[in-house]
Amino acid sequence: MAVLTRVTTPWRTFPARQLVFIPRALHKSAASEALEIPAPGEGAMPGRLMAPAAAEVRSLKAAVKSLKEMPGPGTLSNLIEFFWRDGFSRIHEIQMEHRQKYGKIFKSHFGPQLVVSIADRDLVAEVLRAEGVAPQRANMESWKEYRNMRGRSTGLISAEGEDWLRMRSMLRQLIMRPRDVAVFSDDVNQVVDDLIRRVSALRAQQPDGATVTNVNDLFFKYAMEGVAAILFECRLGCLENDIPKETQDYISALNLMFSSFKTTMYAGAIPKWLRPVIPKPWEEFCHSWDGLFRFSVLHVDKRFAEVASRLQRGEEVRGGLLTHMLTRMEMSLEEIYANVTEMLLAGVDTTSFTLTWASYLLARHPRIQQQIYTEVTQTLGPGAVPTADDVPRLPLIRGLVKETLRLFPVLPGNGRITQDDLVVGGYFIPKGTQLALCHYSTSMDEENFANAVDFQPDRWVRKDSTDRVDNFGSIPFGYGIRSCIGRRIAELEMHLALTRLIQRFHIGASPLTAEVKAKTHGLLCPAAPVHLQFIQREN
Ligand code: HEM
Repeated sequence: MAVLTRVTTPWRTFPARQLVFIPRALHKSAASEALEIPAPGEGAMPGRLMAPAAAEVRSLKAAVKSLKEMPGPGTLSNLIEFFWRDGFSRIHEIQMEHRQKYGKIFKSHFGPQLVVSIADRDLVAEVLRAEGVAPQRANMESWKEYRNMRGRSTGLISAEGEDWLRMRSMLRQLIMRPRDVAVFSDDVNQVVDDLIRRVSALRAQQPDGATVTNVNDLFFKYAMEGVAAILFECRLGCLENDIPKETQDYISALNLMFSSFKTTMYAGAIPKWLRPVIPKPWEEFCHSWDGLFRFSVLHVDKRFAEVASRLQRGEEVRGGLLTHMLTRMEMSLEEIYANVTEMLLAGVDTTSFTLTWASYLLARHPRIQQQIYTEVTQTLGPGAVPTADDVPRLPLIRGLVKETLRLFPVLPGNGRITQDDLVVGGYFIPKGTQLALCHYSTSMDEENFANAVDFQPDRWVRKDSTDRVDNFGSIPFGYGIRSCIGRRIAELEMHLALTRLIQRFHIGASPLTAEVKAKTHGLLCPAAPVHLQFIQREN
């Protein structure tokens, strides 16, 4: 098990629910310490653009155009596009169409909600670099309402303001840099061992002895096992033949959240007074959250009891992320429940879809797969098990993940609610406006990526130390202080799994799978199951 923390001090025995957060004064300096400004790729960032001062904004107002003048689809055509023509499953394509039709900045109305979409790399960069200390992504009222109703706390995804900043500054110290998560290498590698065993077992069940059907199911289980090994410091058995009941219940809750994505999205949109008439969306929303929280509480409490009993016996406690959170007591127990629940929710489908797309792309591009295989074998030597320390020496494996996320960014768009008046692209955008950052369209823009539709992992490989491959056109993990906190965990899981799969198997296209298109279902996912062949290599 990875050791992030060691505690020997006798510990007060708190009944699980009485562990309390001891608040620290949140000074401005603490807030600025909490800022982390990673580059979109990995290099350093050029200077940060500041939002114009209020007086400046007022004088600019006269010169700049107003929102009224901004182009965009009419309310009716937008409603038809989304509700009649199922636009929710084509959000990525609609981004491209609207970019073509209305330009790099345009507005849309979803009922009373105005959304300003930004589909240009430089404007996206401008907005994100101008962010304050606690950016807001979207209206999280329905998430907060559920939490209030059940007496639960918010976690990183749903929290705002000082609560968010405090939890973020604590968690970022633990998992934001590649070297922070390198300690989890062995834990993740044990999960990769199980993944390889599972692939071997599944292919053996098929008549051709090579095909694995619906690889996303396999990668879903791998991603869940991997992220839980890090978050809960225990194994769940997702990759076993018989999945334990509590894990199966959790998967059902997650599936409900995912399969009823549209209904749960309406849960937030439907006014409360309409709930007695249309109860299903809100009921399903609460039901899936109940399942997700139940699972986290079970695992957190289990670890809590283990830690408490060791400390009572005067024994040293060593542990990873959860032990660290439990023993440092910088968060209340409810905040720990909420954070692991939200991290688990954010960390499974995202990683599994990316692994599915990466394998699919490798199968469709055997020449590129061969280049990557050559890099892996020449760098590591035959049969060596890679660790986090090897990853910097495998630029094509890193390029594979970046290129997969450019072509299939799991979050095709992201959001921000402006916290100041801004001028973007010549338009005045008042504070409180919902922005949609169109990452899919910027990553498919020829100006940002030559031959944008082509799969070229080597476009991310630095030719020499002065070469920069950072590009705001593709920021699949977001950018800045509210970017993905799990990025390094996800990368570790994906780099280690892909390297080992490529070492062991040639991934081939299956006659069962033709071209698979993407659809948006909250996340950008395959529109049909992906079946692939895993042909054993002769090492
Ligand atoms: C391929 C894998 C993943 C992708 C592409 C991805 C992408 C993203 C993106 C785009 C955001 C929003 C960032 C922003 O608003 O600027 C985000 C937020 C977040 N992600 Fe990930 N993610 C991935 C995996 C993970 C994993 C493995 C975890 C947890 C272990 C995780 C936890 C979170 C959390 C908690 C947030 C909210 C952060 C905050 O608001 O402070 N993600 N992710």
